[in-house]
Amino acid sequence: MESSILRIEKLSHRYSTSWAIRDINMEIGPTGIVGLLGSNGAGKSTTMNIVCGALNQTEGDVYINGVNMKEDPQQAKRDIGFLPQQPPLYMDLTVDEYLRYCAGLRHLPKDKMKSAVKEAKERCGVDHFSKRLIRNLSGGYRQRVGIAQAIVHRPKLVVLDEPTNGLDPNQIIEVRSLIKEIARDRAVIFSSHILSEVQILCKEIRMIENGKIVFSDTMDTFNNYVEPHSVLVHLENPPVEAELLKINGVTQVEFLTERQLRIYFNGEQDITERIVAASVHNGWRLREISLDKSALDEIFKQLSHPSSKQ
Ligand SMILES: Nc1ncnc2c1ncn2[C@@H]1O[C@H](COP(=O)(O)OP(=O)(O)OP(=O)(O)O)[C@@H](O)[C@H]1O
Repeated sequence: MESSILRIEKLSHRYSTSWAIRDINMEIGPTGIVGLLGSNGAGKSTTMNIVCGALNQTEGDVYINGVNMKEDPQQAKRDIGFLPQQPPLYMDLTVDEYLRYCAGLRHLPKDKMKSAVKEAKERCGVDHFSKRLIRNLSGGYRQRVGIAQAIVHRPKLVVLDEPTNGLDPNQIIEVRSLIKEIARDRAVIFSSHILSEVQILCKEIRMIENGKIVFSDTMDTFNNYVEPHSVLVHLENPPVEAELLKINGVTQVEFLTERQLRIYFNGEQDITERIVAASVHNGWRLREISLDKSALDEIFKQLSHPSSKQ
């Protein structure tokens, strides 16, 4: 990949006796959000801690903007912003004090500090809380401050470890749109164990399971790969199962309630149209029909099963 901001080569890490990650290769481009998806304990945090220079790997190499993290960590870290799973916030500092402190840690020159802190606050929507103690901010705003410290030195790569964890649904939506905004002019790695979250946000996906990459491609390819094979249907006047099985392509019918059904099909594209047509023709009174997204989680499970490792 030309002008990649991050290149990981044969990265492995062992904690005392067991390997947490094994032979990870990864390359990501200069802008947009890459989702790092994996269940708890898959190895996401280990990978991200090494990428950000917070943990020394057992084997392999990490290059940030072409600079090897092991050989020149100071230079490599200039281009990285990191929000770990536990945001490194100081509760007794105000937002301004904290961000100035973080900018100092990043060796920002004094004359640039004020404008850098202001820009980070504005981009993260915390400008109006400049003088407030972090302790007195809501979880969503604390997370915004966490993201602000990750971008204060204008890094080319920002790594966010489960940044929406523990937030309420409104806060999640707000933090998501903030992440989208900051990814317009830099690369963002976004880790999560929730497939739908990665699907909403990311243009690319790297799936890690048991310490190995099991899927690595664009989100579109992933979605095509895991195309749903069932639809959820609400019929006010449902027929017996045998009638539904007569529809071309339908392989199985599952009654979830009296009127709600899951209909499995064999990959035919126009199954929805055929169900709608059959419903109109037979008077089944169709109320709702949608592709069954929960089936994606099923395929996610299959992909992450050890036997499907690449
Ligand atoms: N400090 C440590 N010492 C020993 N084992 C560890 C340590 N940190 C993580 N591990 C183990 O390494 C493996 C990978 O953990 P890691 O935290 O990287 O996964 P994760 O995908 O980030 O999971 P989570 O979402 O739960 O943080 C797990 O089996 C974990 O138990």
